[in-house]
Amino acid sequence: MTDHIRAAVVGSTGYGGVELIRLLLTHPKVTITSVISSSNAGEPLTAGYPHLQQALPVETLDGVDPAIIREKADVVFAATPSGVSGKLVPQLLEHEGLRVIDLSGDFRLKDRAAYETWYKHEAPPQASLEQAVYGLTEIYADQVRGAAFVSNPGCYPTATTLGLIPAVEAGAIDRGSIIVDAKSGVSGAGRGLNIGWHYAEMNENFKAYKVNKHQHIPEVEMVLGERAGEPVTVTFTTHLVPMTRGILCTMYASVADDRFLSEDAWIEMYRSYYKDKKFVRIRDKGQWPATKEVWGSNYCDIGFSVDPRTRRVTIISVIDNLVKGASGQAIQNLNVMMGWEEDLGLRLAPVYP
Ligand SMILES: NC(=O)C1=CN([C@@H]2O[C@H](COP(=O)(O)OP(=O)(O)OC[C@H]3O[C@@H](n4cnc5c(N)ncnc54)[C@H](OP(=O)(O)O)[C@@H]3O)[C@@H](O)[C@H]2O)C=CC1
Ligand SMILES: CC(=O)N[C@@H](CCC(=O)OP(=O)(O)O)C(=O)O
Repeated sequence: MTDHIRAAVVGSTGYGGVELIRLLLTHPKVTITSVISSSNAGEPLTAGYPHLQQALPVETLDGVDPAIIREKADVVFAATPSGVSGKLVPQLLEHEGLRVIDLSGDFRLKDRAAYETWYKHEAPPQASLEQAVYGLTEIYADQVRGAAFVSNPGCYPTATTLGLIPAVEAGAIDRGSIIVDAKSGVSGAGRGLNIGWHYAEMNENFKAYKVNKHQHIPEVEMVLGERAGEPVTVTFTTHLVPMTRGILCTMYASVADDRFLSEDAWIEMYRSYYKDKKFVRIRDKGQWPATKEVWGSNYCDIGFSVDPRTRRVTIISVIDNLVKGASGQAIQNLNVMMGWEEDLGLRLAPVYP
């Protein structure tokens, strides 16, 4: 088993990349050897992110032969936008022995036509789509172990699918009745400026966006359908909340089996399903998780309420979008790929308040 590896982070000046760097700096088996972005070449990372106080100079990808990246790194984290990853990753994968973990949406959907419908640009080559292992670690660790290329799940799909998979697998809910009401902090949109989320637009505001059009809908349906063994559709509405980090998904479905008309039954089912999973915490009866209770950590917390009057269950799941929704899950995948303990570098209690 390899005991120590060198890592490059591409997209190092974005929120996902910089959170990866923060976490990797404490990882006992990883040394960061390259931080790469499309601009800021030659500047220390500290110029944009003084909280890190790292002398690492930012390199630019322009004109850099992926062979040079390979010389300096054993694993590359691509924290780059959709479309950029789709072109970069296939070039990286040509280099023998280089492992890649991509944080974008480019390699999650196996169906190129579906990708082009939802992402509105050309899909990556079929061969690299087939090579990508979908890294929802709690569910697909067997495929992730030893993989060369992992596609990290989206932030909303992580919170949604971890909250629904045990229910769809058990047939506890009517699979056609699922409604997901999802809310995200603004860091989910990245560091780039946009009129829709500057301070005056977001402060004291709460808004829905991409209603029935969000690119994470096919990803959620792909995972739930695969686990259910039959197609699953969801109504999925995303909202922006005036906070920095966190995703909270409130999920509603009709209970399909009378054994699941009590909270105790849900808690028992989920605790049993996730019993060996370090990063999923099932709340006690009457406790619904809040985003701050997982802030800065790799946890996904889940709570339940069942209404016998309407025969509907309400499932509430929370994650930190930048950790379990992106960089923390990427490190969890690296640990599993390498055969290391799954929580290396991730033994973080949430920051509170
Ligand atoms: N933010 C989140 O909560 C989550 C994000 N993701 C995904 O992770 C990826 C990164 O997101 P996030 O960090 O939020 O985005 P940001 O917009 O904050 O950062 C994007 C990064 O990519 C770099 N970049 C852009 N174009 C290129 C290029 N052509 N070559 C090299 N680097 C480039 C940027 O560098 P520069 O500034 O120099 O151009 C920047 O470092 C995206 O695919 C996103 O969808 C996934 C889950 C959650
Ligand atoms: C708040 C916010 O804008 N969030 C982004 C999530 C982006 C993201 O994580 O994109 P991928 O998972 O597709 O890479 C969005 O809703 O599009």
